[in-house]
Amino acid sequence: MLDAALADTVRKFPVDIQPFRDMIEGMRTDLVKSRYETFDELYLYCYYVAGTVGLMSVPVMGIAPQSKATTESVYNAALALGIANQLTNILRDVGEDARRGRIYLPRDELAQFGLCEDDIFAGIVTDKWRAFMKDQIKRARMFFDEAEKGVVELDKDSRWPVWASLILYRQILDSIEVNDYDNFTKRAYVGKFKKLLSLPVAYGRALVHPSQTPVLAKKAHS
Ligand SMILES: CC(C)=CCC/C(C)=C/CC/C(C)=C/CC/C(C)=C/COP(=O)(O)OP(=O)(O)O
Repeated sequence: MLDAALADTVRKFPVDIQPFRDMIEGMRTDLVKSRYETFDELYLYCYYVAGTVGLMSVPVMGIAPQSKATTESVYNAALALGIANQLTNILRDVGEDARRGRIYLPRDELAQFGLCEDDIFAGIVTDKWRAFMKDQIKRARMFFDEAEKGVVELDKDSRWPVWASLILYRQILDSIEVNDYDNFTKRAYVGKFKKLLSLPVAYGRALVHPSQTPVLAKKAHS
């Protein structure tokens, strides 16, 4: 059934095979790897399992005909949204992942804040942990900011759902802050009311089309 849907999509849209290969590679890696030394390593994992989804989505969602942005810049934004979502997921699930013996956080950055993997398994919110989390949240927000630049360039019908998902997912980061960075025992989530409120906000943003915004990046040939 899933294969039929995928085959149909591939027939209708010019999707590249590479992100699919990369995603499988990421899943394979995840079976054997449960620690990350640096952010570069973690970024690669995020690319494999989520950035790839962003890249796969662009040909299906379509770029607005009036967009003057380069194709590359739109793909970069889509990649950034995948990374932002996955980083958010990781920050939300620190406790849950630790209970499965996994730490999706850069070991060198933990060390910079005087933390090690035992602190993750102990799961106690300290000032060191808060400072570390503030830094991680700041970086995840930067990826959301990067992604925002591309949403406006998408086809009219795709903008609303993408804005909605971006706004909703980014609010999970706010919720981690509201929980005073306790992502060991509390699951950060966005309440029903906030979710509903995000829809008209997203709709409003989706009305803005490419020609109304500064050009993301000039086309090489224009
Ligand atoms: C911004 C532009 C130009 C286009 C949009 C491109 C898109 C749709 C990007 C989003 C890509 C996306 C939805 C990535 C998935 C990220 C994610 C949170 C994956 C994790 O999912 P699960 O693994 O099911 O979550 P759990 O770990 O909670 O089970």
